[in-house]
Amino acid sequence: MTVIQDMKPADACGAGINCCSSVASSETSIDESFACAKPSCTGDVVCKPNYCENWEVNFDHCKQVNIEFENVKYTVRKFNFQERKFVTKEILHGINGAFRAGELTAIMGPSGSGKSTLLNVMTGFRATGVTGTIRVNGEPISTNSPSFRELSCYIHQDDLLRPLMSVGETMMLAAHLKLGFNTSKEYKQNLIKHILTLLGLEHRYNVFAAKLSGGQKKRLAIALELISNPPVLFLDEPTTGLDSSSCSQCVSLLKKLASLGHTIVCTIHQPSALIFEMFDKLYTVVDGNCIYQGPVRELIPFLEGQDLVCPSYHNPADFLLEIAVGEHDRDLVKLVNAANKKYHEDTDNQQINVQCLLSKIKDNEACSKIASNLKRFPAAISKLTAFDYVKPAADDVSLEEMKTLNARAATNAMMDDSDNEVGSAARTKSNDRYTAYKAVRTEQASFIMQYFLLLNRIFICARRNYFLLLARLMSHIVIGLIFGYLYMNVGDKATTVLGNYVYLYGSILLLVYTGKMAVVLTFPLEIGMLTREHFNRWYGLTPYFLSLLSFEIPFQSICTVLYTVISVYLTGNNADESFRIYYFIILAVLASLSAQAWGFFVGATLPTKLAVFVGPILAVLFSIFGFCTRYIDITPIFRWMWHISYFRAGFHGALNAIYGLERPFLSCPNDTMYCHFRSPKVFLNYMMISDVNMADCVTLMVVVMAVMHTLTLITLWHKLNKR
Ligand SMILES: Nc1ncnc2c1ncn2[C@@H]1O[C@H](COP(=O)(O)OP(=O)(O)OP(=O)(O)O)[C@@H](O)[C@H]1O
Repeated sequence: MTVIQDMKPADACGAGINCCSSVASSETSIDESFACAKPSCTGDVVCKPNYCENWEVNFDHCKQVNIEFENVKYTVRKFNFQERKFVTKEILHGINGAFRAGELTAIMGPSGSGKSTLLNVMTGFRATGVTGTIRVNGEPISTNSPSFRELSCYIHQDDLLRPLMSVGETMMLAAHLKLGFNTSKEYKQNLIKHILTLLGLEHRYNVFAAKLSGGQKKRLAIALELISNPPVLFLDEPTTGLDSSSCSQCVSLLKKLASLGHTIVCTIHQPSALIFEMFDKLYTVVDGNCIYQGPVRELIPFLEGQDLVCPSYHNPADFLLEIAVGEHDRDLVKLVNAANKKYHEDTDNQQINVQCLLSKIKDNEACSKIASNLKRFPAAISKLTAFDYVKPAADDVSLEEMKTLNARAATNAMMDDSDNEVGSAARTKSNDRYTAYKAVRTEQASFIMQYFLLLNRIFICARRNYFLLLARLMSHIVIGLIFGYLYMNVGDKATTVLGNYVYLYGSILLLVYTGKMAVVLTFPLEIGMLTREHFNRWYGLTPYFLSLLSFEIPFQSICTVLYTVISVYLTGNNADESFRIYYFIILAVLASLSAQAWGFFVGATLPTKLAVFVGPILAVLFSIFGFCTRYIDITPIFRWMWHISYFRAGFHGALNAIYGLERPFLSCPNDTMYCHFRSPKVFLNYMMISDVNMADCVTLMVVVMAVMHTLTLITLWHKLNKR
């Protein structure tokens, strides 16, 4: 018999003698389990990569996490424009409850009752305005804390996936990010295969996410999070938008995961009777209060106890929702009180159980007597029956560990059959194995690897969605040709200086627009995905942002260079000294990149609808400084804008590059008596820009870029961490 020692590796699982189906998994014999604890493997980093061929067993290890919450309230504070003051609104009104390991819990309730809010609060997605106590395995914890974030993941309703990445690629990227590079690729491939098989997605390995069905997308979203094997999974409406067969597939998958020991909590809308019965527990929210929590099978007796009799052949879920919306003349306060009473009774019962275990009573009959009084709680009785098997290791078991003992783990202990010696050896080996596994799965990719992985993802997506990039490139080429032909050969003549002036202004304006608008529009779309992935600890914000810049900056620079080279050649600005062209290109690139930095900031700060017109307005605003506007003509209160205008710096720098820097006389037609701008200096004096300092222009644009990118990073950080 495998005694408690065999369960002990579960304290490697983190919650004392509780363990998932790990060692004593019903799918794997104990011998098979130990077969992967190779003698050479001591759990150190070196042995991790090829650590275990029988790695599925490792995957099935998970920390057993029971979450309890008490008197949880959530209040939002909003400015009311009608009342012209801040008003507070309490959405959750001091609810209690528990989500347990190995159980699939559904949060149900009518629309607007507070289901998503409860999920947001429990995941830590909302933390401001939350009061009450949340305990994990008996320990009070802040859901916002890194230790809680490590334990759980939150799968949102809208599965945001990269449409042009295949299932396999998406999974491998997540595996690289979450498991780091100390884990071998082979290990990751096996793990991915295992998870995809578990989720019924193995046959979609090479299919792009865009081509998956709604149900498959949801399953992929779950699969991605399973790579780090989080003990707790929160899912917001995983069945919404699915047909009945996909819906049932999705819930049975969640049930399967729960059976592996995960704590699974999801919100759900009006499930069919069949799906409703698949859940272990139910948590019903109405107007921010709980009107029922407990096993699904106890719902009908509970309601009957409240004089609410479910008609025969009626779906209990529908009946419950009818009660919730007030169709059955229910007394909400009475229901809330009854639900609270039931919750406390259940909790008291569990405490009696734990007390019984803690007392380490030699005489098992004493416990059995208590158990016999707890007829309503068969799970509790099974714990007590397992007492014998717990006893041998009781000295090693801490109070907290004992508290988290649950029926499932105890039953597992009973199922094993080995004597203490074998159990002890098993424990040692399994501990090694779990330690190694834990080390593998908790080690994330380093900062630099996160950066390269994310950059690679951008390249893959860009390559497959080349049309957008091609359009950006082509538009620069085509407009370069159009501008070039419009202002053909204006660059080297004194009589066409004003034409060239307009060409230079138009060029900077174009490059500022293209630089800014390309990111103003696309960046807000990225933020949703960034929020999800960052919240689930895939990567840090800085490597993400750097990878984005590493793609966007060179690409925009290439576009700018293409435009300038074509148009400069056609306008004849390349006639004399070539160094002027290089200066012009550098200034044009910097102006475009400064605008791009502004675009990132506007896109990160404002919602898309607002960003699309604020972006151009800002571009126009800054573009007028320096164009036919002399510094002395600017109203003093706006002069600061002249100083900070990157557009002005780019434009003046470009003019200076073309007409300044001691440019020789321009050519004049022979028959012209008077040639006003023969000397380029005359023109620069006329425009009052003869004192332009190239270094100042370059510095201003570089500073604008640095400041705006820093502000974007701060804004994003604030958005990601404002909860
Ligand atoms: N940030 C907020 N500010 C103001 N009210 C809010 C906020 N968040 C939620 N609410 C309100 O709280 C109530 C509960 O919202 P919640 O989204 O949790 O409901 P739900 O049960 O998930 O609804 P549904 O099933 O329709 O998604 C709603 O009345 C909603 O308007």
